[in-house]
Amino acid sequence: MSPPKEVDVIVVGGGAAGCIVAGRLAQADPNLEILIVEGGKNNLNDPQVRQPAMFLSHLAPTSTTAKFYAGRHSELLGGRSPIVPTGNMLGGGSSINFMMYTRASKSDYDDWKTEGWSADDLIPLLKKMESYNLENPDPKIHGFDGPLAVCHGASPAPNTEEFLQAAQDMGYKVVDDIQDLESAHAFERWGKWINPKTGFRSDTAHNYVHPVMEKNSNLHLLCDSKVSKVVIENGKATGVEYVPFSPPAEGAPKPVPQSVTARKLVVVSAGSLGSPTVLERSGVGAREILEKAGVECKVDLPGVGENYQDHNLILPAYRVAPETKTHDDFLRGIPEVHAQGLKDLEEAKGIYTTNFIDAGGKLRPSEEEIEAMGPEFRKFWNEYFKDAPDKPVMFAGLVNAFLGDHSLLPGGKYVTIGTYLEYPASRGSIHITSADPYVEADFDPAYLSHPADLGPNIWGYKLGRELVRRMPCYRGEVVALHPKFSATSPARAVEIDIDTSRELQGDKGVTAGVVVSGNVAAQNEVTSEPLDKKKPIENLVYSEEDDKAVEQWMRENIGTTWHSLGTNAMKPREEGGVVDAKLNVHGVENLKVIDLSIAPGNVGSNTYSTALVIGEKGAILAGEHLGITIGLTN
Ligand SMILES: Cc1cc2nc3c(=O)[nH]c(=O)nc-3n(C[C@H](O)[C@H](O)[C@H](O)COP(=O)(O)OP(=O)(O)OC[C@H]3O[C@@H](n4cnc5c(N)ncnc54)[C@H](O)[C@@H]3O)c2cc1C
Repeated sequence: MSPPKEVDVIVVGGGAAGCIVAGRLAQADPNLEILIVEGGKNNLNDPQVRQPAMFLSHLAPTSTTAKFYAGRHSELLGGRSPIVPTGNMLGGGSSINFMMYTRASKSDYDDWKTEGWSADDLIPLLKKMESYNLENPDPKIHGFDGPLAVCHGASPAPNTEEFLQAAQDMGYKVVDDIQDLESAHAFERWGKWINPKTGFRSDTAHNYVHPVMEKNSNLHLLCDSKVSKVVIENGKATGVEYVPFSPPAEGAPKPVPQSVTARKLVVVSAGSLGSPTVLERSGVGAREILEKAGVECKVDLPGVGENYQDHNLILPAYRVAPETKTHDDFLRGIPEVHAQGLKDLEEAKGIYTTNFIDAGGKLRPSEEEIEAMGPEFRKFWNEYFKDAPDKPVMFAGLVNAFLGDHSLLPGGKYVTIGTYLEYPASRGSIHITSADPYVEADFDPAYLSHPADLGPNIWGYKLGRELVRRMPCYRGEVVALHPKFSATSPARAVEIDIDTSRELQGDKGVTAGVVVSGNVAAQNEVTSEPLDKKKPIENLVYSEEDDKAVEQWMRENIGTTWHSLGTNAMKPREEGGVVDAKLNVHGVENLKVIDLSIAPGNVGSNTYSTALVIGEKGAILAGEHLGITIGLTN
């Protein structure tokens, strides 16, 4: 069915936040005609979306459900151009994310210093959106009747307890809930945005849009369509223009943009990398950038596309004992594992119903650790963290598999310890270079561009190693995926021990322990000693040379946590802001931005819950604009 040519509200981008806004408005007033224009395809009943364990498939290089934004080449990153994937289908990031249930710290929202957006203002909405199914919930901060269910998924893998014990052995606490908006220094059994009744992912399209579309006829959906611009006439948004998502074949004529009129409101929800480029192509942004791109400047708003923030992630891999229950065989595509998993899924259990990230922590460094991070971080610590005890510096979590291409590694079992920096000091940007919606933007993620960010990332790597070395299932590092330490360094990465190698070889005679590194001969020589599992574990001691090796590796490997935010900051116009407290774009009527791009500052957590709370708050604000009341409860 072709989309209507005129509606009351157009939502540009049906992502995590956009689906909430459209769904809540359509439900609140069945007479309101709403159209979602989404760049990617529909996600309705798509098994790749519904089945949690399929989450990695979205990041395969051939995936069309993610859009891969290429960042600028950077010498600070070992001459790499970092790639930042975002959701590119209905549901946006909520259809493809890792489903880790994580919440910001209270002070994160309070730091936004915007009326109506303090933590106390937002807690009712954090409750409204969720149906919490974890242990010992505190009803003051958790909700039980929201559209998005939270649970542990398939019961946590046994080595989760080994990981948590290792954390305790290192002096950290393990508690029931570090998503209480206050905890910043403890580990927990991680929750997931997964529905325990169905075993399915809690994405926003299946929980806010599809059920409303089934009942109401006022919510319309146009997929595979890229909004080229918002039409702005006499200072008012009056509609949008869009083109097919995929560019025309080489030599084929450019498509003629189609238009739809919005009688009352245009909401831009195209995400932190999409929304600023939509605004700039519409003539809203820094005059100089727009003129250079050949776009008439309608509102000179230099904050658009600035203030880009992410978290910095590393994912080093470790070997574990062959009998350890990991998801490696699932990721290798072993048919029996999948057949059993699909059978179990019918009863909402089993390997398909988890993201195999079962435990993790939010952590603050000790005095000694801060000292080791260098003077730049010390300064940042004093200014930003010292008086904010609810702000963690680092996330550290256990992923129960190798998170890469298994065909590149020998058989066996692996775990990955992910660590990410919660509040990098670096700031990047994204801007258009052309009015043509098919021309990629100039994107600078600027990772490690601030010197304060290196020290804590190195701390994170070392911390991850200490945790995993204390797990009884630990059997060595995948040396090729760790820093290139000197072969004689006591802190060097250690390849699989000979006993485990023999165990893995079994009767198949395959080589289980392959060393791929710059100094193969030396590595073989020093790594053939078995790991002594009875010896108490002492922390590794790193020399200056070792630290240089870690720094080099960090530069060559650090990447996105897929947590882009901040590019249309909610701040006063004179402070570089793009939207006001009601999410209205400064200088344009009937135009709001409602997605994670409005976050003026970072959050100490994975970002889905913040995108969701912005969606819930945005729905209320859009309702106010339209004269509709949307409450704080379901
Ligand atoms: C791979 C990955 C893993 C993640 N893992 C986690 C996790 O485990 N836990 C967690 O808390 N967070 C996670 N996140 C982050 C979280 O999903 C995002 O922060 C959240 O989705 C952002 O929501 P948003 O509404 O701002 O934008 P998005 O959800 O990105 O939605 C933007 C939508 O706009 C569409 N769009 C863009 N441009 C246009 C255009 N011009 N025209 C039409 N449509 C357009 C896109 O296709 C998309 O559907 C992850 C994200 C990714 C990508």
